[in-house]
Formats: sequence, structure tokens, C-alpha cells
Amino acid sequence: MTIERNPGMDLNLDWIESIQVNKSAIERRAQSLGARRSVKKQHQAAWLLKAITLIDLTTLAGDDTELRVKRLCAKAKKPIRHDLVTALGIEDLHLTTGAICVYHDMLTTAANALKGTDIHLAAVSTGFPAGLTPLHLKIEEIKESVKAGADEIDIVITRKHVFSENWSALYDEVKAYREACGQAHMKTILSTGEISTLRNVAKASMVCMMAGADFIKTSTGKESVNATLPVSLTMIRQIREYQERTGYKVGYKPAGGISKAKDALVYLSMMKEELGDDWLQPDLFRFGASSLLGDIERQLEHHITGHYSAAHRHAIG
Ligand SMILES: O=C[C@H](O)COP(=O)(O)O
Repeated sequence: MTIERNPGMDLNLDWIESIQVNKSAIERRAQSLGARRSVKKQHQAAWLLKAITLIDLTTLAGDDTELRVKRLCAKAKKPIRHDLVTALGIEDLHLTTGAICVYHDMLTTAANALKGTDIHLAAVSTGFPAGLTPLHLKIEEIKESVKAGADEIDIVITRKHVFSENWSALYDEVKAYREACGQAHMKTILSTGEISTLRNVAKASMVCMMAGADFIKTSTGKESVNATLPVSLTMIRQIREYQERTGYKVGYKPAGGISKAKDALVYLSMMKEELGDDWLQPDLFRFGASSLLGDIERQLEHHITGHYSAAHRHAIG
């Protein structure tokens, strides 16, 4: 599947001001998604394998080392143990994660380790996680990361533009980042745990898409509240609205605190039901996660005892 890049559009403040969010309906829907079994038991292994292909395998710690990043890249290339691959009969799938996500300093190490693979390389940027460095330095940081091999740039927005509802300032900022990214895909992190209301989340999502975001992403993973289902529903409904109005598909990346396989399945069934199968592909959906893969591997181990059948592999394609 080839996804056309989001070209963005002129900021339409009337459109932004008209955005409403029905908080109680969103919360009800989130509750029902979380409460029911998201994927039938016999299909779970196939969906877990699919989830692996959608992970931006992440390390964003102050004590990151080249060795840690090399190990992470090795894991991205062979995300599950050889004995599990054999037991599942999926040697021919050449399963990998969608991307590796690191700080700028680790890009060269990661780019070398990922050479010859299709795994994307994402860099967090623009003064991640707070985004409070001067604008010209943030633009320079993006350019340096693209030069160092990143083909995806995860930018953070200036939260005060949201608090002050200064939508044109947010639009100009994100548009400048978009230009600096060049051919690299841009994921726009809203830090939804810090921008208070679902209405702010919805409006900021739309402004970022108008400014040319290829993905909108919930969180840095450093806020006290990260990805949640109500926030996700709010964001993906704006993605749907943007597509209905412009014809362009924008991707979604929930990030931060997603560490359980069963939560990943809830996210996947939400995407399928709300936006359709296109949003189950790595071009339009990623999990930003540092520890989800470990739990998926553990759950796959349980499944080997009987529920997996090669016939379910079509769900991965
Ligand atoms: O963008 C990715 C997040 O920083 C990962 O957060 P996590 O460590 O809570 O999975």
C-alpha cells in the first residue's frame, strides 16, 4: 500500500473553532472498547504478530549507550525468539518491527545496525520532550537528524500555543518543522497528558494535520499521563474528519505506557472499527513502545500450545 503524503492545507480558523467533542460519548465508547474481548482467542496470535510490525521500538533514556541501541536494533530485526518462529511456522514472514526510535545522538549507530533492512529509523526532535529550546535550534536539530539517517522525525509541539489557543502560532511552528523534515515523515507529538482537555486535543490534532503532519502521536512517554483510549478516540476521529474533508490519510501513533499485549489488541480493534483496515498498516499506524514487544513475545509463547494456525496468517498481510 502506498500512502500519499499529507500536503497540509491553509489554516482554517473557522473550522478549528467549530470543533466540538462529546466527552461523555467518547468515555462511554472507550469504556466499552476496554471492557470487551477485542480479538477472538483463535485469532490472537496472528494479531500479536501484526502488532509487532507496527511497533516503533524505542529507547529514550539519558543512559542510552551504543551497545543498548545495537541490541535494540538486533531485536527489531528478529523480534521473536527463533524457537517461537519455528513453532509458529512463520520463518518465511521475515517479521520485523516497524521502526526504531532513538535520540539524535544514537542515529548513526542505529542507521549502521539497520542497514539492508526495511526498518524505519525515527528520531525524537525539536527539544524533545519539553520542546522549549529556541526555534532555530529545533529546526537545525531536525535537519541534522535527517542528515544522520532518520527517515522519520517525531517532533514535539510548544504546549503554550495550545493553552493560549494560538492556533496560527502552532500551525506556523509545525509547518516550519514539516519543511525542515524534507522527505522524512513527520510525526507530531501533542503531549496530550499536558494539554488538559479533549477539545484541546481535537483542535491541536486538526491544526497539526493542516500544517502537514504525516502522523499525529499522543505522548512523549515522559508525561505523567500518556496514551489513553479517550484521547485516542478523540484524535482518530479528527483523522477521519480530516480525511473526509481533504481526502488525505494521516497516521496515528499512541505512545507511552503501552506495555501489555492485551492493550495492543484493544488499540488494533479500535483502529479497525473506527478507521478501517488501512490503519492497521505501518504506513498509518504505530505503537511507540519500549516494553510492549517483551509482553507480546510472552503471550505468543502461551499461544503456541494450540490456538495458532497458519490459516490466520492473512491477518498479517
Ligand atoms: O514514543 C515512545 C515512548 O517514549 C515510549 O514510551 P514507553 O517507554 O512508556 O513505552
